[in-house]
Amino acid sequence: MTGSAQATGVAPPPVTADTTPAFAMTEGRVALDGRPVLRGIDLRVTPGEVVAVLGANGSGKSTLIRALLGLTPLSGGSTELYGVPPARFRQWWRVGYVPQRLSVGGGVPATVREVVTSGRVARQRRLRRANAEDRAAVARALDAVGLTARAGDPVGWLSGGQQQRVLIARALAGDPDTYVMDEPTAGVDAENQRHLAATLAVLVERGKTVLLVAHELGPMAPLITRSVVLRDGLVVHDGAPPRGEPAHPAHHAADLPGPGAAR
Ligand SMILES: Nc1ncnc2c1ncn2[C@@H]1O[C@H](COP(=O)(O)OP(=O)(O)OP(=O)(O)O)[C@@H](O)[C@H]1O
Repeated sequence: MTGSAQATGVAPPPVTADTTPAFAMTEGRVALDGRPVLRGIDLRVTPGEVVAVLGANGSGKSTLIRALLGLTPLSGGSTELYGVPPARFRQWWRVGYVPQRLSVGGGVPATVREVVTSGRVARQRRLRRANAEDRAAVARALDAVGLTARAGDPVGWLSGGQQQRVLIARALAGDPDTYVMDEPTAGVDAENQRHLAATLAVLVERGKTVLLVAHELGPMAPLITRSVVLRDGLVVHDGAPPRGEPAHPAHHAADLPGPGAAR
């Protein structure tokens, strides 16, 4: 306690980690081709949360993820990454994004290792050759997704599920504070889903924040601390994760309480 705090009897502020929300969207709206896709989303994700975004095909999950990252512009409302609008956000190393599909695969003859190494770029002040620390992080990431043996292969040679694991490794290599994953287990076999869940469990233990879109949580279900269910561009449930593993969470959205009920 400081001298002045002792004098006034006021306790000093506790020394805590950064509690600025990783994401804070207020009344977020997105229109695509003139059609409203997100129709007023309020969402705050605080550090350490493990949030599953659930909902039927076309409910707006990927659009929400992209809007939170500033990849899709809002037509109304506002959104912030660690307290800063995406256009002014500079600390991109803090966010590891796993998109739904590998966009560099077709036509680009990059190897698995090169794609995973690109996950280190946001950590560099300026573009430079990978150093020993980068190489060690890349090796750990490849090992975590079980692709060490394929490191030298062009990514285009890999199956869809393996390419998905390359994208996960790319995010892991950057060692971000927050992981944003759009269906990370789509097309990934059961054993590798368990592997990913174990990797995520370690990250969660270390206080990382996770926001993931999923149709089926599978072995990741026990890690989820909160679920956000979208329907037609609106949040229809925000609170407790589904108990057990429904065959298709979206089908159960109608049974869940309305917006704001649980949080
Ligand atoms: N570029 C685009 N132009 C026009 N409409 C789009 C575009 N991208 C997505 N949409 C529409 O926006 C709606 C939401 O799409 P989005 O991909 O966000 O849904 P989703 O919940 O992630 O679906 P899925 O579970 O199938 O991945 C859909 O009706 C989709 O057709």
